[in-house]
Amino acid sequence: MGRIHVQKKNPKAIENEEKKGTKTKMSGSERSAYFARRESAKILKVVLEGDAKRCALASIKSLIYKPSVRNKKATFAIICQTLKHLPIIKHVLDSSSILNSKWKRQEELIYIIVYDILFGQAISLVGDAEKYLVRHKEALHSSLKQLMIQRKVKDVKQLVALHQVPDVSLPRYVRVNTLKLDVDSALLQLREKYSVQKDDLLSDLLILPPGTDLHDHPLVKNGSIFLQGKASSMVAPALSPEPGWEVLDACAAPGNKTVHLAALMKRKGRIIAYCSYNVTMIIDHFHFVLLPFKLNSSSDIQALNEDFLNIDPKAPSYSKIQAILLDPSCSGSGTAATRLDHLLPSKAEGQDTDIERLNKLSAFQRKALEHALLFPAVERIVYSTCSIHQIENEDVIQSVLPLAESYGFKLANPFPEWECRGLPVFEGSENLVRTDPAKHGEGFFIALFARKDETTTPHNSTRTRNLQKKKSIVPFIRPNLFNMWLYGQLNRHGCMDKCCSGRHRRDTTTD
Ligand SMILES: C[S@@+](CC[C@H](N)C(=O)[O-])C[C@H]1O[C@@H](n2cnc3c(N)ncnc32)[C@H](O)[C@@H]1O
Repeated sequence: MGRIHVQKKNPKAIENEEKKGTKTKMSGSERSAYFARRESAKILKVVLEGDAKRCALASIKSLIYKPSVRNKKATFAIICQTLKHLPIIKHVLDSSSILNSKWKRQEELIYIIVYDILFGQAISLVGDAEKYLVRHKEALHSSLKQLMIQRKVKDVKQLVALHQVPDVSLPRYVRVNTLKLDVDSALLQLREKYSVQKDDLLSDLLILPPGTDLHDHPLVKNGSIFLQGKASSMVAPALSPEPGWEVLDACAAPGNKTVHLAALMKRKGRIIAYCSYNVTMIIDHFHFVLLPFKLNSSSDIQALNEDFLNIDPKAPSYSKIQAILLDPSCSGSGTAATRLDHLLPSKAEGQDTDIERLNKLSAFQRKALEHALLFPAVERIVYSTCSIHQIENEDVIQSVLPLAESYGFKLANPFPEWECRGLPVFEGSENLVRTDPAKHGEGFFIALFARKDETTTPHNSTRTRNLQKKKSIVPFIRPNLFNMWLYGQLNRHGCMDKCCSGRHRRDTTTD
């Protein structure tokens, strides 16, 4: 490759050309491309600002699937592609020095357009920003070529591969809300348009091809099916409360698992659901999800805006609680990929392990689990997280186990046929269930404590019984992560040892 010249135009001339350009009339496709880019830029701004502060207000997916976003499909594609190429785009923009302060104020829109010019189809590029960047096309391409020389790659494909993020093209799972619709009817209706299979572990779960967009499907809109992953759909069945039981959902908001519990209990019994989060949006959603089920005479779901840790387990109103689902706040590291967090700059740089936060979460999780053990009549407790970190999972269980055993609880095995088990950090950890983000879409952790003679699993599918004898249980998380953990390269915070290197210590209370 020869020398590359970056041609720069006189800024005044550029400004004049730009003013002339804005007056042109747009065609239909140009208009929709123009608005899609601006709609995407607004979302990208929220995403990048949240990521920079390590304090996202909402996930990328939830921002895209807001009702106010008109062209969800296009917005989704634009944002994903721009984020995937963002390190390259930023580099090219920096080295070409074409942005003045005016354009820097619209940097998200600029990133989107530069993506289109360098890697996309570069069509329908109307609008001031588009025209400005098209005029600097050569400079942008020159900077890209320079970067390829520096990085010693032959083509753009190789350059992009250097910044590659994992592909998360996993199946789309839907959970049938059996309170509204039976599974076979849901299957029939969905099969009119999609290829659908039943899941072989969970009887109310259906599997559709990756990327199936059901957000606007009537069954989703009327609450007959939920877009819920397999791992999160395993939590309520792990508890398997029986119809007629009294059940406590300790950290229930936004209420997805509460509704699942009600379905498994066939509307018979009582569920008390706690939500402590003082954010109106979450509480509204919580009540919205539960509303259709609250006033049923045969079942009773009470949704209370109260801190689970403040309730007295010995109070007479809790004397008959037989099962507790404890799904406390966690780092969410296991669902980062489904939320598309892996595309964020902070994740690409590998800076996402905030040890102080993990320590605090772990301390809260342990406290909540100890509190759950105090309910006098409780027979089963499920503890679950959507975290991949040992400190929020096996470590919490291990530290609480002696207390649990002193109350007559044992660790039970909710899904014996499931291959991904807890990390082998203590005896009995093979009863713990993990799901692998790469394989199952989400990294969940489930532990079931059972009192009395609950040695058999409450959730016992036909497949479970057949496989129970055959399968050896392997402690398993994603093979590369598991091997790193095994050979000491990964510590209990889930990061490389050199990243922690003694700087971050767990709370002494959990050691
Ligand atoms: C992982 S989310 C639960 C998700 C929920 N189980 C579902 O499936 O929809 C954890 C929830 O626990 C709530 N939470 C945190 N601390 C709590 C406490 N002390 N008491 C009750 N809820 C709490 C948080 O506000 C958050 O909504």
